[in-house]
Amino acid sequence: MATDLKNLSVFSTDELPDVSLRRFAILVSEWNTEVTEALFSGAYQTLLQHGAKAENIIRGNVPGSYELSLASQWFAQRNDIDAVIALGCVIQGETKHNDYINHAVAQGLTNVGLKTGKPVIFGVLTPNNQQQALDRAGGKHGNKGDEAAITAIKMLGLQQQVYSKF
Ligand SMILES: Nc1c(NC[C@H](O)[C@H](O)[C@H](O)CO)[nH]c(=O)[nH]c1=O
Ligand SMILES: CC(=O)[C@@H](O)COP(=O)(O)O
Repeated sequence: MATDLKNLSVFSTDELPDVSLRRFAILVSEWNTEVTEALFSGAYQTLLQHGAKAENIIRGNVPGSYELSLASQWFAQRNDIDAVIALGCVIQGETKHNDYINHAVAQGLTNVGLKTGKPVIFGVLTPNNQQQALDRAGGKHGNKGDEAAITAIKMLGLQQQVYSKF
């Protein structure tokens, strides 16, 4: 199963960059808060464990995952933010509403990253049911919040490499 092939919740920390001076925004959807709070905790603690400072991490709450794109743009456009981590959980319902949200937020977050040139990390779970969500928010499949934090750190390292002088 694809899930078994790649799980960033297990990762090497050998080559992570120094992020002690980097500033992060973590945006959290208020839908499915049992899941999104677990994602936030994972992302926040992972940032701290890998050198980020608590005073350099700002949290913002959004009504739902669909609002993550605009909120991410607001934060990413700030000069005092280096990376944005967007966390949400969109559980499939009876209609196709989840599909529209998921596609909108995935494209929206991508657009913000491309527009601002800053890492905007897609930390939105798109499960079929609550159990699949819990499994990926600190359960048997790890914590996508941890993975989102590591991804942000890695992207800042790559950005530094790209823009540093040879
Ligand atoms: N059903 C879920 C939603 N729905 C709300 C939307 O995200 C949005 O806030 C609304 O359509 C108004 O613009 N959001 C989630 O994050 N998770 C869901 O399961
Ligand atoms: C995934 C959602 O948007 C949630 O409101 C459930 O949607 P549905 O109306 O398809 O059951």
